[in-house]
Amino acid sequence: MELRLANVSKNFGKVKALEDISLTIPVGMFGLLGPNGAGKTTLMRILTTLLTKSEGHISFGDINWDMTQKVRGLIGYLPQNFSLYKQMRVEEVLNHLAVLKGLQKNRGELIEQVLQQVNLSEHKRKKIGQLSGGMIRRVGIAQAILGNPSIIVIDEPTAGLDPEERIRFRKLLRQLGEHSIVIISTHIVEDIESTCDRAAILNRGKLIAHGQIRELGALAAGKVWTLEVTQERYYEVIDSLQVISSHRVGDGYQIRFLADVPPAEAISVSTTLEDGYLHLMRQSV
Ligand SMILES: Nc1ncnc2c1ncn2[C@@H]1O[C@H](COP(=O)(O)OP(=O)(O)OP(=O)(O)O)[C@@H](O)[C@H]1O
Repeated sequence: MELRLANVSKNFGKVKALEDISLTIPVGMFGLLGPNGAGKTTLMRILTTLLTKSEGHISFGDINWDMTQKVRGLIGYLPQNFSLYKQMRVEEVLNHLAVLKGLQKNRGELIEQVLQQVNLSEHKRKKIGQLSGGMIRRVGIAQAILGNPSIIVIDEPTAGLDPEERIRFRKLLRQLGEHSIVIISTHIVEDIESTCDRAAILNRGKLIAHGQIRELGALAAGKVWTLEVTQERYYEVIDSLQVISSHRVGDGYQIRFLADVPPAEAISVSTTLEDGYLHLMRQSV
C-alpha cells in the first residue's frame, strides 16, 4: 500500500511553509531533502499528526489524515532530539512508551522483539545516560517500531553520530525499509544516497523534484566535471567554479564541479544524487 499526498499546503500566517505538494510514497526508504526552511520538518509533523495541513488530502489505503487516532496507529516517529529519560533503563523507557502507545498485550515480548531488531538486547538494563549517541538513536528506533507501524518517520537520522555508528544506523534503516514505508528527512545527502530508493527535493515549501535516486542524479547529467590542478592554481580556480567537492591527489587537488561550459582540461563524470540536488538548487536560486 502507498502513502498518498495530494495538493498538500501549510500556511503559518503569511508564510507558505508547504505549497501544493503531491507525492506517492511506496514501501521502502524515502528521503526528504532540502535546505533550511524548505518545509521538511513541517511535512513530517503533518504526516505524524503533530500539525494539521491547511489544504490537501493525505491517505494510506482507507485511512485519511482527518482520522487522527487511526493515523497515529499507523505511524512510528523518531524526532531529532530523542534523548529523554536519562535516568531510566532502556527496557523501562520502552515499556513506558509502549503504554503511551496503548499497547496492552504481550508488552514484554514486543519489547524484546524490537530490542533484537535494533541489536540492543544485551544493553536493555543500561540507563539511557550510559549509552552512546548511536545506541540512543537505536532506542529511538526501537520505540518508533513498537506496535509494528506501517509508516516510520525519522528526522535527521544520523545527526551527531560518529562515522561507524552512522554506517551501522544506515544498515538498520535499510532493514526497516524492506517491509515498511520509512521516511527520513536530512541535510546529509549521503544518508539518502546510501539508504533510500526514492527521494523528494523541497525548496521554499515547493516540491522541485522527486523520483528514484538515480533519476534525481541524472538531472545533472552532462554538467558535472572533474579537473586536476596544482596547489597554486587551486585557490585561483575554486572561486570561479561551482565546486561540489575537492580532494587531494598527489601534490595537487581534484575538483568536482558543476558547469554548462567547463574549462578545456575538465573531464565529464557520471552523476550522483548530490550533483542532481546541487544542480536543482543552483537553478532555483
Ligand atoms: N510554527 C511556525 N510558525 C511560523 N512559521 C513557521 C513555523 N514552523 C515553520 N515555519 C516556517 O516554515 C518554513 C518551513 O520550515 P521547516 O522547519 O518546515 O523547514 P525545514 O526544511 O525543516 O528546515 P530545517 O532543515 O532548518 O529544519 C520556514 O520558513 C519556517 O520559518
